[in-house]
Amino acid sequence: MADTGLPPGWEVRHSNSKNLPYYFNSNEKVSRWEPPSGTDTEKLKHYMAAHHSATSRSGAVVGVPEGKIRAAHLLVKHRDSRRPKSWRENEITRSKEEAYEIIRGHEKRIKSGEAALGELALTDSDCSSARKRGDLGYFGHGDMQKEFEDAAFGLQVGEMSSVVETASGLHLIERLE
Ligand SMILES: O=C(O)CN(Cc1ccccc1)C(=O)c1nc(-c2ccccc2)[nH]c1C(=O)O
Repeated sequence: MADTGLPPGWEVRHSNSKNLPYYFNSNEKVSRWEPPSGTDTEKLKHYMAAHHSATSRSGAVVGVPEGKIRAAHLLVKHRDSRRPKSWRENEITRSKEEAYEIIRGHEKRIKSGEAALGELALTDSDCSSARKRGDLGYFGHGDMQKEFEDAAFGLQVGEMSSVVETASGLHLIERLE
């Protein structure tokens, strides 16, 4: 791990919910927003500049964590989904074929410019991320189901996938960062 300038046992992590870096000590299992005492702040600043982009108003270094992307998705589940229920329906009974019809309809509306993926996700996604317009925050390799990861990392920023199948159901994925 590049030299962060932090005392032994401390590492830099990224909070998706606040889009800010935080400092975590894996031995003591403590985390904090500010670097711990004993940090070489010059080294930390260089590390953060090399591994993150942009800085916020407060001077906190924020941006896309190294090796990660940010994406939103719209999930349409079906009766063979691993967990055939969602905030929208307590028991999802549609067939996979019916789910395909639905998600292809969403794909057409998005491609025609009639609707944005995030707008449709708000009302129609079977994922708990619906309330965040499908935004999943930053994730890296190994965080998501393989088919989902492969599709998402294969996208350019702003691009949308075709229909992707995972054990959770059928997805449309849009890469945001
Ligand atoms: O697959 C399962 O056994 C159950 N899951 C996994 C899950 C359940 C709750 C919260 C997040 C993930 C889902 O079905 C699921 N997968 C997702 C998912 C899949 C790929 C990328 C992002 C989210 N969302 C959900 C959801 O209910 O909200």
